[in-house]
Amino acid sequence: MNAVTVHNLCKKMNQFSIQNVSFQVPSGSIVGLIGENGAGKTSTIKLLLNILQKDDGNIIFWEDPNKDFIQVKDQIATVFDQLAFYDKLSAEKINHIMKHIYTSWDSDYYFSLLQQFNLEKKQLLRQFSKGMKMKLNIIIGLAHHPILLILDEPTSGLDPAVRTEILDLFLDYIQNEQNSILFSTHITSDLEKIADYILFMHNGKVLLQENKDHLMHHYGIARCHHQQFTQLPKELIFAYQQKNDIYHVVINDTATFEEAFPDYVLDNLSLDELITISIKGEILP
Ligand SMILES: Nc1ncnc2c1ncn2[C@@H]1O[C@H](COP(=O)(O)OP(=O)(O)OP(=O)(O)O)[C@@H](O)[C@H]1O
Repeated sequence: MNAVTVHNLCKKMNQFSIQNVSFQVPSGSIVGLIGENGAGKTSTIKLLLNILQKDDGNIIFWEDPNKDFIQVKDQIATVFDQLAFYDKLSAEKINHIMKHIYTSWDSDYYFSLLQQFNLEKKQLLRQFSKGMKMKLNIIIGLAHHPILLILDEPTSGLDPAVRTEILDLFLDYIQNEQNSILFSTHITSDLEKIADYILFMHNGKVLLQENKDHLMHHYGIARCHHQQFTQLPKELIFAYQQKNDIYHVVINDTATFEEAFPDYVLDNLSLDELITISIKGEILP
């Protein structure tokens, strides 16, 4: 079952466009959305959430094409990087507001999460640090028991300890194998830790959606000189970048590569290098 199925999503926005974007968020999984600044990650999220109107394509939730966003929105929590509450409120006051908004709002769960994350319910939001605000943002998202969590850069600007707490919360959340998460981030190490799938966007298009373990085990980076590079079959190359005399080549089938080219230097893939080589270099069709 897919929590979200996106097929050929298109949106023209002045100079920029989302072009035939297709991907899935399988139930029980974490999908990490990566790509450079301006790749179209936030725009894609806004299209999913009906904040932006699509020009074309399909967005299907829980494989039911008859359900539009209005019918599923209570089952979805969205978290952007800003808290949408007046800063003279406390977490306790937010509970009063939210229980009138969501019939499924669970005050007990909300207060237990506040306690788990050491957030003081009577403290005013303006006295919260950035990390505390983001934790609260995510807790507010979770307290009505959504089955899909969509987050735009939830861990940006947070210290490693807070990030780890949030990533652990995400892992707990998907334990029931029905809940799902789609989140965009520039912190690829977070995705290397917890993502099940990587969705890589560039210039408004999806370059790659792949199981993370498959990427980590079957993709790699070969380093070679021009003459060696010319011997590589195109079907083994995802992208390459030439820097000085060295070609840095993203290989998409390391087992076949190592068998055919045992003398070449082959490093493990890092998501940062995948992004850099693809964006600064050439992507093969
Ligand atoms: N409302 C809008 N109208 C027109 N263009 C927009 C609008 N919102 C964003 N854009 C443009 O769309 C492009 C993609 O922006 P978007 O915010 O989706 O990228 P992103 O991948 O989330 O980037 P970042 O990592 O910097 O947050 C940018 O060129 C941006 O200027």
